[in-house]
Amino acid sequence: MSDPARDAARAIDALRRGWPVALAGEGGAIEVLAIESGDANRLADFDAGGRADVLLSAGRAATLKLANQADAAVPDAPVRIERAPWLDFAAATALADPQFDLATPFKGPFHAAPVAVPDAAAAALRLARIAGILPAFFVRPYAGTDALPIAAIDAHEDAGRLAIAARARLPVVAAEDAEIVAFRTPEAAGEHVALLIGQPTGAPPLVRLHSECLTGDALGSLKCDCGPQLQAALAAMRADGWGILLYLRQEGRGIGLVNKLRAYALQDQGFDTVDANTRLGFAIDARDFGVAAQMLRLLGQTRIRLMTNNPEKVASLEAAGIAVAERVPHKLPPNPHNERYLATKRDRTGHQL
Ligand SMILES: Nc1nc2c(ncn2[C@@H]2O[C@H](COP(=O)(O)OP(=O)(O)OP(=O)(O)O)[C@@H](O)[C@H]2O)c(=O)[nH]1
Ligand SMILES: [Zn+2]
Repeated sequence: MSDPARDAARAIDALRRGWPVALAGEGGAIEVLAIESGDANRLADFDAGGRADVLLSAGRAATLKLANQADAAVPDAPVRIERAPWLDFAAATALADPQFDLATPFKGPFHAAPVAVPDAAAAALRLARIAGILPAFFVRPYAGTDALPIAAIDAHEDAGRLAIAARARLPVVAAEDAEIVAFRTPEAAGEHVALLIGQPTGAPPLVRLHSECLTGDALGSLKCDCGPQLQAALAAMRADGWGILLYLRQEGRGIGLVNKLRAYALQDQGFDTVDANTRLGFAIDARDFGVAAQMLRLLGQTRIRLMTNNPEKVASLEAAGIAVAERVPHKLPPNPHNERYLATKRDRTGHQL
């Protein structure tokens, strides 16, 4: 018997390794080959006749000014770029990867068209995000009956599958009596962690949802406020006597480390954090805070005080059944490197800074 969530895990792995994946949607199926993990030989195997089209996200297509002929009725629908004889693997890579946008003159003309099975195409982009690769593919119709259903990806992402896997005492600098609790699902790669500070008092705990940021958390990056926010949250919990830090494996607001560093490269070219994500083809924020709600439930804490400046975190937790009794602002002093980033969060993503 196949298990849908594991089938999705296999598809995510396949994309990372440059193997084709078939996806079933409403009224049809498609087969995709990720451009990032492919090469000219794999493309020849996938599509000997040179007929496979290119599939891009709406944001990426709009950046390339290729969206105007696509389906305007569905603004975020993925876009299909019809294959032309000169649209070879190298040309497709230039379509997929924005780092060369300013340097490479585009070939063309390209012809954008609506995709045949939009939900399957959207699912392919979703899988790319989960796999941490660029959301751009070669695509062709698929006639087999073994294509991955979209419900399998939903099952893979279902926070309800999380369970506590291990817990132990973990003395940390901020609190010598802390306890660490690890959570995982049988198939998803990220293992989330909770750090419990102090002892339950019966009052709602002070909670911080911290999304992984390797550069800020471990390397002392000055481009964001993650490192200082993490340390200040632990100190506040200790001072308060009872708190829970949720360390969520949502690097780069859910697009993964490599894609975040691509966004940083675009920021080096002058784009802000919002436009960089869009140029890459991702949502501005791809995180699902239902994961955090499930972790809190498993810890028996459904009423909390939340340290955040992000109203979306409050709304998502409330929607997932966690009562946020209080929002506690969590603002740290800016530095010259993250001033613009913080201003963008305030002006473009609704952060209360
Ligand atoms: N894609 C992308 N992710 C970033 C960037 N800078 C920081 N991140 C990630 O953003 C996440 C931190 O979230 P923030 O948006 O800074 O803050 P927040 O968590 O939404 O809001 P607060 O609770 O108020 O701090 C971490 O996963 C970081 O890796 C960036 O420029 N691009
Ligand atoms: Zn950061």
